Amino acid sequence: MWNTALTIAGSDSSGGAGIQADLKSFAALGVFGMSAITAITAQNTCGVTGIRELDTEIINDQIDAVFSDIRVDAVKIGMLSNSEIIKTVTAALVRHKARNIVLDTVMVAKSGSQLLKKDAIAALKKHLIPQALVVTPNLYEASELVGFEVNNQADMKKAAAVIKEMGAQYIVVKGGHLPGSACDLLYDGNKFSSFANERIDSVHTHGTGCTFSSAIAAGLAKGLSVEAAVAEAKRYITMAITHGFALGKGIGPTHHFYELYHRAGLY
Ligand SMILES: Nc1ncnc2c1ncn2[C@@H]1O[C@H](COP(=O)(O)OP(=O)(O)OP(=O)(O)O)[C@@H](O)[C@H]1O
Ligand SMILES: Cc1ncc(COP(=O)(O)O)c(N)n1
Repeated sequence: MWNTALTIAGSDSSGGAGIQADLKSFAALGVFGMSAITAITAQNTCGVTGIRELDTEIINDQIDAVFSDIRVDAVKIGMLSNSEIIKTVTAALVRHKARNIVLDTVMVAKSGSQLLKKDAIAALKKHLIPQALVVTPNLYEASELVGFEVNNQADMKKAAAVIKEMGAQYIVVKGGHLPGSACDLLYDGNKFSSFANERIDSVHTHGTGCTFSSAIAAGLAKGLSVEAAVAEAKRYITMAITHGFALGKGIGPTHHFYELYHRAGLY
């Protein structure tokens, strides 16, 4: 019996981030992956050269097609691009009583391109964050959501508390962009837990946020608690960055090293 996860996100033609990274992570972690594409990006390791948002009707139809036929154990949400897409996705997930929603608040690609319109942040806060079991902002995204700078552990705690007030059940503020160890903070409304690993000195980090959040969704799909799913995702992203590689001329992708994970006993 397969556990399943649905990713609702943008397509990355170079395969390092977005839908492609999500499906690779699901497969590596032993979960059957499905997708609803929100936007198509022309993208490679050097940057994004084009974006086409899909119309909300076909986005809605993809989600309906999956839920009307298949049990969905977890949902990962990535690039949403605009507020109409946010509202459509939220309505569909509410209608289908979706469980285990992991919201990666994708705003700007590592290469600098805007993947969510600035005026859509309000819709994210109002509509989708209240539906999320887990929200996974990086430092920049946390700042944009809460309206103050998030630059250290104390700010991360304050931001997590504010995002909790927006209605999410768990918040993981990712410290991947802080100096020192790569330390993420999980907040459940009562206590903070930290998940830290030594910083890996690599430029090949295209798709780290996508990989991490889809690994959390995979863990939830398999029935893990949020704490256990975040711990497994942290091990997964650390290995995926350790084995990230120089594909193309720019920022190479994380590596979904199935065999290695298998031998390490992760699934
Ligand atoms: N150099 C690194 N070494 C070890 N772990 C890292 C490194 N960079 C990021 N991470 C970890 O990777 C995960 C994703 O964090 P990151 O802050 O890169 O997300 P992100 O900025 O949303 O990613 P993206 O830019 O792909 O959307 C977190 O668990 C973070 O701690
Ligand atoms: C379709 C899509 N979704 C998400 C990201 C973020 O990933 P990164 O910040 O590593 O570029 C991306 N580049 N493209």
